[in-house]
Amino acid sequence: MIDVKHVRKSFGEKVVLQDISSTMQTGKCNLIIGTSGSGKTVLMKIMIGLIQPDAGEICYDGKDIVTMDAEDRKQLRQQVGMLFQGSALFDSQTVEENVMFPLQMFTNMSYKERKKRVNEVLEKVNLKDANKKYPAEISGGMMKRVGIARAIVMNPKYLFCDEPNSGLDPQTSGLIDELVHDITVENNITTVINTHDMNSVMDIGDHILFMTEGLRQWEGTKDDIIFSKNKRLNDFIFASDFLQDAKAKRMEEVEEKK
Ligand SMILES: Nc1ncnc2c1ncn2[C@@H]1O[C@H](COP(=O)(O)OP(=O)(O)OP(=O)(O)O)[C@@H](O)[C@H]1O
Repeated sequence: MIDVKHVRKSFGEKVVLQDISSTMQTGKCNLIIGTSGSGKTVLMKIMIGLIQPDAGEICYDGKDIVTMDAEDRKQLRQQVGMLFQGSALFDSQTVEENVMFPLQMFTNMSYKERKKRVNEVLEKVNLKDANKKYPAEISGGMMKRVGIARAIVMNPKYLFCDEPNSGLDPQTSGLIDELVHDITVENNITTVINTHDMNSVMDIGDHILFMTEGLRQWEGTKDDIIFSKNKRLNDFIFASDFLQDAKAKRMEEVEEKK
């Protein structure tokens, strides 16, 4: 669990986060959504410890990363997996070498042990036969899978994904969402996802934080979202007639389940 408590951040005169509090839940996909410039990326960077907030706490299962000393931060970082936008793979390294990288950096595992672990995670992301391929030889969806494999190879307790579906077609996006959700549930990880993808919100939004102008506007689940009376949330999520229809359909489905 990651507890975000009263976080504030300004850059010069510009107030970017105004007293944000939220709890990122264990074993769930916690989605951060909001208009462009609402502060989602800054909040995620503060959570990871890349930006220092002006005020507030980020408690990883009770331990505040903001006030933690460098050694404890280093230890904590090893429990954090990150999937970057665009996957951020090393072009000159094979899939296997890319995934092995964190093990080489942070563990004393032998080559045989590392190779075994890499094969395990590549199998988990359905990329069994791609070990020797280079990033240029695989599709965008496969690159995301390699990025996910690298993010989970150290068995993290916390997983951060920055716009995991950017640049992917809807079908591939759905498969990536399903994979991240399965990994989260199976390993009981706290997963935080920054996204603009409304399909992800409706498919894997176990917990959703909606932000506008650095403020928490709304919080809830993918089922709560369709019944919410929050006008800003409704305008943001159900911006088109198509999505309005989808909302009506989902409302019926949820009512039937009750
Ligand atoms: N290092 C920085 N220095 C100054 N201003 C910054 C810095 N980083 C972010 N900002 C500002 O903070 C605001 C929030 O930016 P942020 O990137 O968090 O938005 P976002 O919600 O992630 O947007 P998007 O959905 O477009 O990625 C923006 O106005 C941005 O210009």
